[in-house]
Amino acid sequence: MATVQHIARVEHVSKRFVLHKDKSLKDRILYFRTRNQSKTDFWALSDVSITLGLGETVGLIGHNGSGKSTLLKVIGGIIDATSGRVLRRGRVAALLELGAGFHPDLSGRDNVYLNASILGMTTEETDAVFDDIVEFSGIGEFIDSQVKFYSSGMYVRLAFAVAVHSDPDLLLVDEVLAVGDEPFQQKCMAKIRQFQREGRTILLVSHSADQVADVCSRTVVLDGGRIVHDGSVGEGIRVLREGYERDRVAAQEAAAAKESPGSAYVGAVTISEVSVTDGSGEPIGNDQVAYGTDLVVTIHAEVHEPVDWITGFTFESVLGQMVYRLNTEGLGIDLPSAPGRYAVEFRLPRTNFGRDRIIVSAGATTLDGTTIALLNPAAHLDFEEDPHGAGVIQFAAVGSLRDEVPATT
Ligand SMILES: Nc1ncnc2c1ncn2[C@@H]1O[C@H](COP(=O)(O)OP(=O)(O)OP(=O)(O)O)[C@@H](O)[C@H]1O
Repeated sequence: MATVQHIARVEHVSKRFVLHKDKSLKDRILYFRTRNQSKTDFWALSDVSITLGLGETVGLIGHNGSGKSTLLKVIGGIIDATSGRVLRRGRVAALLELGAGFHPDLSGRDNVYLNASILGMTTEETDAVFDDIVEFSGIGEFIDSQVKFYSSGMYVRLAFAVAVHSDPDLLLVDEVLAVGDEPFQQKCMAKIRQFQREGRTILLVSHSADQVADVCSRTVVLDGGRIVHDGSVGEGIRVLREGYERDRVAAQEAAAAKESPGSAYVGAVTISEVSVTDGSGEPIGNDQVAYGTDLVVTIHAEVHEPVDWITGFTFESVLGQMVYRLNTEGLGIDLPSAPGRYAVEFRLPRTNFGRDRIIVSAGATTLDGTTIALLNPAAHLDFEEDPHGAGVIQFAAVGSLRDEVPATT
């Protein structure tokens, strides 16, 4: 007999939802005999194929609405695919959205038995692990309260506890873990690691790149219901971040294009380039920036028609978190309003960013803050890894050890 190499196989799965949209008031009045809703098809998954090998931990990542939960539900057999098929082997435990599978009017105790039976456990099997479930969940005496009085964290604790005690061959975990508090999350991660050692298969949806990098051996990236990456974790996170960056730029451009008092000046200034050099004028290019390097950010701009303007730059992480922002107004520099080409220089002595990529963008605004020019992304900088610590900044940290003098009584 051939050895079983996979625990689940998803073959060309597509999932369609039918969206019912309310018609406008005008349509309702004009066509009052017809129904108030129009229907449109929405494909949450399109031609998705993946194989989950035995013992793999796969991170399923993607933007909000990219289809992750839908794929988990299809694999877990909770919903059917519109086309394609899913082949499963062994026992599957799915930890999906909050409270799924729990009956609000039943006590925690009754829900454990109900949930466990849905996961394929007999009453005897549940009896045998019931105390472990309660202990793992930390629910304590609340086990006999109706779950409708539970906090969202308590729901997740109990659901996770049941799922991991149901002896699953495949564990499907949706974002729910993020709901629990930190000690519980650590407990869950320890359990996931134990499952890995036991050779079980895990499919984990997470919005935390760190969590995925930490536990997964492979990532699948979904974008608009399609797989855009299936392979290494590092590459998957890069693909995901590129997508975030694309969306962020589009959102910024849309916001900049909105009407405002200064919008008549849009285009009065253009930013052609942002150069970044070290303190001695050497371009940084693709080199890694060492701790303590002086940076000079120069915005090259052209004023086409008279305008009072401000220019500046922003450093952002690849996930769009603003790390640092500086502009001429903050430094008390008045820019000439006359047409001409200008190079505006910002000197940043002894920079100390932690390891990671920083995206540099630059903009110009009128004095009332209306964006009239934007260059995004303008450049990127890669900072050398902190050899001692970790984080978005680094320090020239040192440590020492001394003997504690025992207190004398
Ligand atoms: N029952 C449903 N009926 C209609 N549309 C649905 C249904 N379930 C999901 N969708 C839509 O399908 C798309 C994918 O949803 P899904 O929940 O799978 O995304 P997700 O990647 O898990 O998102 P998130 O990161 O926000 O949890 C979304 O646009 C969602 O609105």
